[in-house]
Amino acid sequence: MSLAFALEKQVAISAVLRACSLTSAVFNKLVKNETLVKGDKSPVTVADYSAQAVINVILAQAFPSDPIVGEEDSADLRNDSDPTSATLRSRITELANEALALPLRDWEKAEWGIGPTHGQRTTSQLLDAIDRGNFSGARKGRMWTLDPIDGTKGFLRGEQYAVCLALIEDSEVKLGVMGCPNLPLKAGDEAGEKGCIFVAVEGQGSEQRPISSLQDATPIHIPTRPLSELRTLESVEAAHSSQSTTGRIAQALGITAAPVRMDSQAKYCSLARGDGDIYLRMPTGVGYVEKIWDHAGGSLLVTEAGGVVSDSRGQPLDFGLGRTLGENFGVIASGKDVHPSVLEAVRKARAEESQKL
Ligand SMILES: Nc1ncnc2c1ncn2[C@@H]1O[C@H](COP(=O)(O)O)[C@@H](OP(=O)(O)O)[C@H]1O
Ligand SMILES: [Mg+2]
Ligand SMILES: [Mg+2]
Ligand SMILES: [Mg+2]
Repeated sequence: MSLAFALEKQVAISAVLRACSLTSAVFNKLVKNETLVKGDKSPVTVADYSAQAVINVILAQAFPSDPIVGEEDSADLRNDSDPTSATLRSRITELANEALALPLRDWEKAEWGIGPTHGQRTTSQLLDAIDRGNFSGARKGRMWTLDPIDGTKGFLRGEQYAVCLALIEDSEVKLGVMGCPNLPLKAGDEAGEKGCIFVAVEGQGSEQRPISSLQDATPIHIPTRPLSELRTLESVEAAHSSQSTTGRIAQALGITAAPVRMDSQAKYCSLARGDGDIYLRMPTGVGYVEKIWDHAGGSLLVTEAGGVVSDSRGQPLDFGLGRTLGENFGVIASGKDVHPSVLEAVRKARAEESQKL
């Protein structure tokens, strides 16, 4: 008898790996006019669009009736009067076709829409594939959520980013696959091999595999450490999480080590394998709402590695509200044993901040 979600896991790993080979290749060749600024002022590159196209083509072929909540859409690419838009479209077509046509690994199946035997997809088919990600989310039923490049700012700096795909059923995350092409296999080993993929299935645990050697799956667990040795993990971008609040929380916990700053869900991956202990993401107070694709896979990876993920009030993240997590109360993730102390430190930090107002 095969384990639950065995096929979904294989397809998701294939899709994420193909997207990772695309994003790694693009980074070195990215030229200035290949980045757009979205309506919310955040950047998006040809790599984000083509990675979403590749993953959605594969999901549509393997699971044709599954809806997808994806970060990107093709609206900005369909402007026929804008020459930049035409350049981006042809680059995306080229990149996505290249990644889809890569040779099949021994466990991959041509019926997932991949491998050299499939014809080239047209620009129109690929833009439509990007827009398969337009599902609005739902409390009931099965859906995928995709962040083709989480941490686009990290990607542009040549630092951390993650290709993140998760399967949700009835608001619960069942499977998470995250590809981190720039993450060292061993924490801090900048000179050593980089490129990891992290996989979690509900009830089956979390694992890390080198992108270069996929058969070598290592189960990962959050270690238990004394409070005095804990390190916090947070965003590089101060606009994404209040560094003054996270500083107060760390202080209330008695943590003296500087925070480990890293872009993307690589923070959840680092926490799950013990390279950092407490992921703090505190609202900056500008009315931003968190998106489900920024947390679905990472949160399952942490819980399956023995941790707890909640908002800053201790409430579980709700993946059934639609494309967002609703009103933003931040995210707190850590090992089970320290989580109550972290919530207490959050209350203390908040009380101090309200006194200061
Ligand atoms: N004001 C804000 N507060 C919190 N998160 C924000 C934000 N503006 C953008 N983000 C999200 O932060 C993500 C990156 O997270 P991190 O800071 O942990 O690297 C972005 O993902 P993308 O890079 O996929 O757009 C984006 O969705
Ligand atoms: Mg983005
Ligand atoms: Mg993101
Ligand atoms: Mg993104």
